[in-house]
Amino acid sequence: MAEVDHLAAERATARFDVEEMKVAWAGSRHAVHVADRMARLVASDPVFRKDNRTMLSRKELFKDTLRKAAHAWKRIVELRLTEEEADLLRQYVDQPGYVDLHWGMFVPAIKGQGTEEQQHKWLPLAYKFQIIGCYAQTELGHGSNVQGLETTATFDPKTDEFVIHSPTLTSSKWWPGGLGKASTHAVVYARLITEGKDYGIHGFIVQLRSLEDHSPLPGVTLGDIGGKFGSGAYNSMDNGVLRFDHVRIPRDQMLMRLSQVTREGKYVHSNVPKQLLYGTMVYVRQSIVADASKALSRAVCIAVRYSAVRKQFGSQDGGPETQVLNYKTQQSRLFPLLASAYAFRFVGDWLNWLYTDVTQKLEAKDFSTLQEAHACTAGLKAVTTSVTADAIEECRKLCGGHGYLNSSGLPELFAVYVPACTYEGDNVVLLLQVARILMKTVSQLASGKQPVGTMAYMGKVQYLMQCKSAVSSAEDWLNPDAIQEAFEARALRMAVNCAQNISQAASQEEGFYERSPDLLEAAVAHIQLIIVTKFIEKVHQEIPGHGVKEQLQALCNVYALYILHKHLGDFLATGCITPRQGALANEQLGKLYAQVRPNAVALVDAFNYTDHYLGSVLGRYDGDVYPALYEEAWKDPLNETVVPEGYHEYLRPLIKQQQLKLSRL
Ligand SMILES: CCCCC/C=C\C/C=C\C/C=C\C=C\C(=O)SCCNC(=O)CCNC(=O)[C@H](O)C(C)(C)COP(=O)(O)OP(=O)(O)OC[C@H]1O[C@@H](n2cnc3c(N)ncnc32)[C@H](O)[C@@H]1OP(=O)(O)O
Ligand SMILES: Cc1cc2nc3c(=O)[nH]c(=O)nc-3n(C[C@H](O)[C@H](O)[C@H](O)COP(=O)(O)OP(=O)(O)OC[C@H]3O[C@@H](n4cnc5c(N)ncnc54)[C@H](O)[C@@H]3O)c2cc1C
Repeated sequence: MAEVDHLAAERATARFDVEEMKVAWAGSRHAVHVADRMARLVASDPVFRKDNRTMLSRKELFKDTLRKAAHAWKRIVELRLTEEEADLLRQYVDQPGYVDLHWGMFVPAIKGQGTEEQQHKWLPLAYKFQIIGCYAQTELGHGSNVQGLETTATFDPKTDEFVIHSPTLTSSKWWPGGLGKASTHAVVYARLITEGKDYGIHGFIVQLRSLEDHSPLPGVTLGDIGGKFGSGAYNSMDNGVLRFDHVRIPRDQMLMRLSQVTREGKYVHSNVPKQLLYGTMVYVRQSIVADASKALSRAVCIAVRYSAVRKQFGSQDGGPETQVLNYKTQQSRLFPLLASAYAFRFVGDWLNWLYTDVTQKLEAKDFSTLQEAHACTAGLKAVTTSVTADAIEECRKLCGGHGYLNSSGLPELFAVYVPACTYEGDNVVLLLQVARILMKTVSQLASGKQPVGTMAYMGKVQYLMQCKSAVSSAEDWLNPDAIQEAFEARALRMAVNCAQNISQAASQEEGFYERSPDLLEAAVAHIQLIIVTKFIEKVHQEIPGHGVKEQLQALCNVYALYILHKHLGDFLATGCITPRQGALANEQLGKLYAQVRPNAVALVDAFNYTDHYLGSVLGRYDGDVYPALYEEAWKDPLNETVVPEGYHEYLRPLIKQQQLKLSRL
């Protein structure tokens, strides 16, 4: 802990028990304890140093990533860490690398789509890192449209093999993380062709590199796709390109849990929905929602602490300068992001529960909740990542000029985070999936079919289409029922409006196409309703600790009323509230910000991040920002020499030339 605590006065104003809030954030006392231990383990190990990362060349950065991954694995084995501990250790190492894809997609793809026999064969190899795997789905020509992939896997009954081939340039696999330089194997998605018929996309385990010397196997061409956005950042990852020239694999390397090809070449599809092929994406999407709250809370922690330290402008009577956190504008930009971090954390926990529940039902051959899982993972992934990416950039601005320095940690956080809006499904494409399901649900209302799960509110269509908000004072907006009803009515009315407009088009498909911008907004409204609902449900639970429940209640209200204020046009246009009620919501929001203000620093302390993990001189726990900023500047390679390289070549001749010209005058 720091010797001088420049934020001590801030911490003293907190009206709740921070240690108990840590438990509410982490989910349990055990979770706080394990996370704390793993974070400190990483922070105290010099191999995991990351403050010089943005100054490394791509090659150095990649080697550093390999070194950290190998060291992390060594520590995991030496200390006999559990799966939970190992996952946390990797999180705190905080450097994207092939390991993320190995554990995050390759292993889950085999678990989800491999038969028991296949799992028995491949998983032990992957668990011990005897093979390294990646997830090779996206191609140069197609990413969003999975059914449009071109790579082929043609069964050859003569040899009992599949022939994996890239028929065109655009069929080159393009983007898979870990593919470029590290992976020895991949789960490759390709069109299955047998007996002359194309059966669409299926997964295959393909070895890419020799296990002896790492050279590509015959017929395999592969490499890295090149530098990416931002210094350091996601450039630690070897996103790759891969082409196959008639590469042969044994038939039993087709992932055969969902469908099989027999020795004779007969295609057999098990009696399960085809969409289970997308199961790995659903799994990763739910984990991305949990990650959104981590990235957002890091940015918010930096911005809140720095805003409490930073002072600008004096009081009227020449007194001390004002902490920028005291400006109402700073609060109205920052506190909704703080509330969003908590909101995403709780909806992430709920989504994880939903995913586990759906997985158990699938095991029992109950597929009834598959659509719900798809809609929630796709929609929440889209909304939470878009908000988080924008919020990190907003936090940079909230930190003024210093936020633009690499040492603030924010540029790198943004550069690493922003592709989350694209990978695992472009956010627009995913929201349109949600919109399709909304339209389907609206169309079924007339037949009396009762919607279930997160769509259940649509069953109250008669009431929600005509209800009027009863809010008549700012305080009325603190009533969760008032918030819930307004959000339900807005989401339903937007969906019904879309459905009505689509029904006037020549065809459903054309109407959907024409109305897709409105459909996106309807999907966002539905997802925001889910986030608000899950936050309200969380606050209704028993939450121990002095003042913890009250703080969460305030943050829940901030989140909901901020969304209402930001999307006021939706609420007014659908007639869910009046302009006066909108103004009252904004009035209440201002009061809530004042309530959050004395607790702000303690609310970010509850995230329990080490200075190492935050990686920000502005977000330091002790708030001793200025000496750290000053010191950090001198570490830049440009400051290794007082006179810069290039002075004699370019600066001196220029200056001398000008001096000569002047002396001639
Ligand atoms: C803890 C581990 C973490 C590890 C990683 C952590 C963080 C991430 C870090 C770094 C990133 C690393 C990796 C990134 C990897 C990738 O990006 S992998 C590639 C991801 N690619 C995509 O996401 C592609 C997006 N496209 C699609 O998913 C589909 O093409 C799309 C859904 C858009 C369209 O599907 P399609 O089959 O063509 O047609 P329809 O739209 O007509 O749908 C048909 C029906 O299927 C239903 N459905 C669609 N998807 C799903 C699904 N996933 N689950 C269940 N059901 C689905 C759809 O609703 C339709 O249903 P109906 O017929 O209407 O009933
Ligand atoms: C950092 C990173 C890591 C990745 N890792 C992997 C990996 O490990 N494995 C892997 O297989 N892939 C990976 N990908 C690929 C990623 O999954 C795809 O880039 C993603 O699915 C988006 O597909 P796309 O690139 O084809 O975008 P496109 O679909 O070409 O999108 C371009 C634009 O078109 C719009 N658009 C597309 N379709 C529609 C539509 N139907 N309606 C309206 N608008 C539309 C999009 O909104 C977007 O604005 C990674 C990508 C990145 C950036």
